[in-house]
Amino acid sequence: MRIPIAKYHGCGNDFVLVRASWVQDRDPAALARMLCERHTGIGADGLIIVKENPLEMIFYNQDGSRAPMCGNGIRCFAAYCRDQGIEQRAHYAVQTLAGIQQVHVRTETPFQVEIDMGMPKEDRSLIGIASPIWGQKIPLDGGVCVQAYSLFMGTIHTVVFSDDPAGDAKRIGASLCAHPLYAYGTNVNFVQILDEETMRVCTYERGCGVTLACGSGACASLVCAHRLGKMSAHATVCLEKGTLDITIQADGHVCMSGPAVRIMEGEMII
Ligand SMILES: N[C@@H](CCC[C@H](N)C(=O)O)C(=O)O
Repeated sequence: MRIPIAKYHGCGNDFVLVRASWVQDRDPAALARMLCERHTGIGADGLIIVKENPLEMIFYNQDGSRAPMCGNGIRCFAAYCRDQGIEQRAHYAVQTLAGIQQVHVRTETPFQVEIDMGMPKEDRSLIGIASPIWGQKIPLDGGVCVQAYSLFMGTIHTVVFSDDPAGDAKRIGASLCAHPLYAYGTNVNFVQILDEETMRVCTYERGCGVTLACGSGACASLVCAHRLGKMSAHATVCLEKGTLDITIQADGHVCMSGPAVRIMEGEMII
């Protein structure tokens, strides 16, 4: 059996994309684990299933868990839809588990797209926490204690300010991601503020581990830093393989603009 697939990345966050018609009655979680495996599969942080009429992005992490939204993923979804002739308009809507997202293609070559990521949310039921976590000190293994801020920005995010985001993501990302305070786990963003319009973010992702970039995490990081008066409402977020331009609009919507790059197209032999 051969399945047509494509691989894209957004600032180093990489995805395998497949049309929903090829998934049919296969278990999508098992397919995600198989395709995303870096030695015996294609290798990716997540699997994106592209559904048409209406357009829908169905997202699975590398470990087969489902996530409601993926900021870098939806830019890759938009690039795939353009490359495959599925959608050529500059503005359109995409259904996700986190609701309808608005896509605005800015430039075709290089492919740059803006996503209206909607409003950040504080509902405890969405974040999977019993009481608000906003500046709370959370003790972790090894006597480490972090000050954490949690919110829902398309998916569950926690922000920790750090002088060594890459090192902290490796050292303590996993234990905070799986901390019992979070019923569904949390993505953890380690944020270093460089100036009031520039920040560096390294993310330990739920269902995947440390990734080179996390789009919704970059948005959550700016929301948090802005609310705390540390950053302005607009920032360049520096990630391992690129930058994202993020703006918190006057109506509270968070808009993320950035690249999506096609790496390959081919067939996966199953
Ligand atoms: N990399 C993504 C987020 C992917 C989902 C996340 N791991 C989760 O389980 O919530 C992004 O760019 O937003």
